[in-house]
Amino acid sequence: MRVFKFGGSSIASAAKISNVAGIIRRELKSTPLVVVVSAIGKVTDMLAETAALAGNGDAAYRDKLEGIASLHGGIIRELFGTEASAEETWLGEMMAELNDVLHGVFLLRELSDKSLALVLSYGERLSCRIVSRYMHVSGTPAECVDARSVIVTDDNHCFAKVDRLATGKLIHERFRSFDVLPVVTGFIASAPDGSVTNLGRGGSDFTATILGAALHAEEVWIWTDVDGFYSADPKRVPDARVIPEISYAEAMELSHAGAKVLHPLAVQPVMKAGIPLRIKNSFNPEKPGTRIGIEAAGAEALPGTVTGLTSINHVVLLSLSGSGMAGVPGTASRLFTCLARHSINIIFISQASSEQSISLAIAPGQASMAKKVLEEEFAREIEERRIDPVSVRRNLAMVAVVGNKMLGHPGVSAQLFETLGKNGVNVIAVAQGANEMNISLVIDSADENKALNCVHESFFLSMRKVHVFIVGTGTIAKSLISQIRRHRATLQKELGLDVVVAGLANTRSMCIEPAGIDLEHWHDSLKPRESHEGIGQYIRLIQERNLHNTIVVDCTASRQVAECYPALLRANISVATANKLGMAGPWDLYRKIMDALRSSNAKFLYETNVGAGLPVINTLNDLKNSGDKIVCIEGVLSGTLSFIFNELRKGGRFSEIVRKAKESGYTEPDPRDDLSGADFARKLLILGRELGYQLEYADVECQSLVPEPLRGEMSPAEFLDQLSSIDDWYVDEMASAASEGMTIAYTGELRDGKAKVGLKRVPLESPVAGLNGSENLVVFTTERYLKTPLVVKGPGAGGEVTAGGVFADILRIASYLV
Ligand SMILES: NC(=O)c1ccc[n+]([C@@H]2O[C@H](COP(=O)([O-])OP(=O)(O)OC[C@H]3O[C@@H](n4cnc5c(N)ncnc54)[C@H](O)[C@@H]3O)[C@@H](O)[C@H]2O)c1
Ligand SMILES: N[C@@H](CCO)C(=O)O
Ligand code: NA
Repeated sequence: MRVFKFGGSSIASAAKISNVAGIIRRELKSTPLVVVVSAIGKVTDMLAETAALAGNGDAAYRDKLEGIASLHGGIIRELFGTEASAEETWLGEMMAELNDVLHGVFLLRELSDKSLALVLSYGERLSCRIVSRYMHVSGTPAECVDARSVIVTDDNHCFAKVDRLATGKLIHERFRSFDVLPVVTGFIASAPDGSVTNLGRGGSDFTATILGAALHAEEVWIWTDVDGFYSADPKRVPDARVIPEISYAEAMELSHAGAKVLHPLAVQPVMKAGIPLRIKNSFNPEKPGTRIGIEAAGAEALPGTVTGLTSINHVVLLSLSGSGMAGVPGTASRLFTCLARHSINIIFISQASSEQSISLAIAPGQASMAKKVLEEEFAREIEERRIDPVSVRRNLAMVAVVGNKMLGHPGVSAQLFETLGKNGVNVIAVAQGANEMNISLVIDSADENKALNCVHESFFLSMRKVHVFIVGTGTIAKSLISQIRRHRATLQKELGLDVVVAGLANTRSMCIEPAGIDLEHWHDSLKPRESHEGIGQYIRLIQERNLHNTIVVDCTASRQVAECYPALLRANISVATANKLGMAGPWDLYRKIMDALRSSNAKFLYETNVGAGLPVINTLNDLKNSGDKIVCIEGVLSGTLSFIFNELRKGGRFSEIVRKAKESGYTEPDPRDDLSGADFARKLLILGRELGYQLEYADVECQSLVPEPLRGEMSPAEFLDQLSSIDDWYVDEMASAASEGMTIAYTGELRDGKAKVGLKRVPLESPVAGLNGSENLVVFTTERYLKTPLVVKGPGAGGEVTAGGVFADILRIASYLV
């Protein structure tokens, strides 16, 4: 025999009741059933509101009552069709009776618990009769059983305590044998004087488990509108999944903090009797649901030590602190007694061993009252300054990590705090009981979703996510997007890492999609931006989204974007950038970035700022960090300038080569940034700063190849059109150098904190003269690499190699985050 309980959502309409009837009929084929029903969805709330209006002497209760009558009337007509009239007559009688009760309340302007319990009882009495009659007329003989005849309680009418012994006996007698399907009212019971009581919030679950325990049912199934206990609230954690099996204790821990699937009180009767409970979805009955039993059986349970996460969205933290608390027994006792006296429920408690402070989380609605009564209680101590005024901290949430197997398992809290820390979630208070089944944290409300998602991913999922927000949709960004698109599945499979491109923006348009932009058609998702805020709007939205494991990837050449780095880092958002205007920006910006980075848990990587995808910055830092001393860094660090002279050597014309460099994606958005030497100079500036020199851009000696007349305001296209005027000069210059066995190249050098870039004649056999395409050449002369310098050489510009370098930086950040 099984006990089934259907919640209000499962019977909220005629169609839903008929669906439930189908479930019952199907299950009856394999085992006898006792069915418990709640009131029809929302009816209990409607009854409570009606009663409150009547109690306030507000005649509007009649309209509310009318609403309740017509809700049930509609369902009856739909379910019973031509045979509805008998049921309608009965409904009319019930409503008249209820109206009398409410009229009395209205006249007296007094709503006692006793009257309220009576009013509320109509919800289950109505639904029970409707469901049982419907079963009956549709071919399954059934009868309505009023639980008041079998469940007896004390006279605490709205939250009555069950007399288990007497109730057990009555249930046995009533259900010793039955040949028609019993449909029992949930929630209600009777007091010793015969008046109606109810079992409090979630009471119908309790009715079902009391029946199940007394009747030694094989299982008790709670039918609801979700697939079972989720590993976290699916509304907040999209990746949450149904937990197949959990223990009674875990179910109680999970239901305490917010998981509203089951009332914790309801677990007790079946736990004592060792009867499994199952949570099932009446709208998805094929799903196995969650089985709650003595031990979560290994095979089916999710791997790992943590079973589930819960949160309470709004709590307030009260703290009682003061130097006069330590070693004074009785302070805690007075604190708790005082709160209990005022019926203030404590959700969370924490006291550190210094005994200087006790923190409590309570519901926000009780905070002012709690502060007031505690300050009265400790008035003398506060006056004598042994205890401080009670501090109240609002806008907080409580998150709890729950699991049987956390007991004696080192590393769970380490993993929890590490994940939160890397995501910049500040933990305000912590509590863990010695049963080690629950670690509860109080955090800022704004961080709740982020915390739940990163902790959930860390404990439950083999696949970890990073959310990438790209700025810029030009050459580098395009290559990067296509590299991520092509390589994503491999990363998922081989690293368990999901690189989700959650945002894209350029100067005019943007798109934010936390679940991931479709990278095949990313163009289509871009929508025009409200321009007045510039890129600031995008950055602000990224911060507001507050997703876990967020990385902003800068593929622009924009100063405005670079100026956002400090704020991003302070918000614990990591940055990977190809844009040099941060690290080579004014010293003040550079300082701000470095300061923000030091106080941040986020990462900031910029390998492509020098030599594009070539390992220049990482190499330099490896040398430096391992104690080598850099003597000199020299070579060619401009892909564009390298390309120009490599092509000139083959006999090309200057202006055409520049055009080709631009088409190949080597140049900066404005090629004059390359020809002026500025881009090269910035790279030496960055390397100099890496070595600890306080350099400004103006400190780099820089020779410009942009002809004087072409330095003013003009578009890159106009510039290119006018550039041919200097082609002949380069032809002559190359020829003159060649006649001496030399060639010309644009090179740079950083030595003793001095940097310079410019044109140079070099022997034809020198390595610089042997470069091809956009190749860069970086020569590190160090104490260790003195006779034979360390050389890094390879293509130093272009979409694919640069995007590859940016992608590698993203993956470095990801491997830190997850
Ligand atoms: N091209 C290379 O080989 C190479 C190599 C290393 C580093 N980089 C760096 O990569 C960056 C991008 O280069 P690219 O060749 O892709 O340039 P690009 O001109 O093709 O693309 C720049 C993109 O940035 C966007 N943008 C500019 N200002 C913006 C702003 N304020 N807000 C939002 N978007 C803005 C533009 O709309 C455009 O989509 C540059 O900083 C460059 O120095 C380039
Ligand atoms: N424009 C740059 C790109 C690489 O930073 C270059 O030509 O080197
Ligand atoms: Na590099």
